[in-house]
Amino acid sequence: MIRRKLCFYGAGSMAEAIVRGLISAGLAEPADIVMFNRANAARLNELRDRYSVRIAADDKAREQALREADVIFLCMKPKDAADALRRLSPVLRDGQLLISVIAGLSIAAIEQLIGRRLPIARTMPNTSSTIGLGATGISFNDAASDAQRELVLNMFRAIGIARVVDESLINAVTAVSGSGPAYLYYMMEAMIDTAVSLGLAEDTARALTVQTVLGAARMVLETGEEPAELRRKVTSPGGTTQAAIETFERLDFRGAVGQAMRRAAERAGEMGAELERSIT
Ligand SMILES: NC(=O)C1=CN([C@@H]2O[C@H](COP(=O)(O)OP(=O)(O)OC[C@H]3O[C@@H](n4cnc5c(N)ncnc54)[C@H](OP(=O)(O)O)[C@@H]3O)[C@@H](O)[C@H]2O)C=CC1
Ligand SMILES: O=C(O)[C@@H]1CCC=N1
Repeated sequence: MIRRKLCFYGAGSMAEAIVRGLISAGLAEPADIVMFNRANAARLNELRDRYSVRIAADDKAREQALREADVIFLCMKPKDAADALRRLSPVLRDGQLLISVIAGLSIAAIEQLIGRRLPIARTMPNTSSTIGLGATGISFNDAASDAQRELVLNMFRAIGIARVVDESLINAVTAVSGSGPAYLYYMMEAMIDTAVSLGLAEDTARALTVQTVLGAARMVLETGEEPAELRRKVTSPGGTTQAAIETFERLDFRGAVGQAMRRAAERAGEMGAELERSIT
């Protein structure tokens, strides 16, 4: 258990995933967590009722939550970050640790927006953190102490796996694990739709698809075998899997995945550049 005061500036999907993950892992007490958003009171009440966390519903309470926090999680959309961080600037105090989950926003841009040097962790988590199966990339600025680095790693390791990467690689992490759950949900949507069109009942199509994805991921983890080797074991020569994989190859599925992931990484860079232009 870490007895630190955690403030979530932004209370959307990613903030909820981290909060739920930290509480379920027993790493944080709901009473040590305060969350706020810009205007959506119904959403805040829902979060309070669901997790017993504290909420800050007006400007005075938001300012107090920020002042009292040991750790401030920056959880707003990139388009809202410049305005939100400028507002943060006058209430920050030495020793506070900032953890950003904002795609594209560089550490240098955060430092410029808050107008001072504080310990910062730029992270790229994913929504599977909700169930303790997140995958997070993290970079720190030089102001982060060893103890602060350890604290950040402990928090993200409590809700999944975490790897420290050079900041130049955070956009690559975004393309792999930040956006990655959506690629797999997309694949699952296509598999379920096709299964139904092949005649299976919707609930059977869904159950078989979900278990197949879960089983495949666990096979890679638990056998330690490479995905290519596990694929080979499923593919009987001249059989059904070979027919399917040949169809994927003809349609350049690998190329499509590559292009999509490169585009995601590039988009993270563009969002960062757009943000930087809006600062200067
Ligand atoms: N969703 C994901 O899978 C992932 C998201 N991220 C990053 O996480 C960040 C948040 O994404 P996500 O949770 O999906 O977004 P959401 O839209 O779900 O949540 C954004 C939150 O920010 C709040 N907000 C915006 N501006 C302000 C402000 N000035 N003051 C207070 N609160 C504010 C919003 O409040 P209100 O509703 O009142 O406007 C809302 O609660 C993004 O930067 C994204 O890049 C990173 C990894 C994965
Ligand atoms: O789509 C986005 O921009 C965010 C960042 C990674 C996942 N969701």
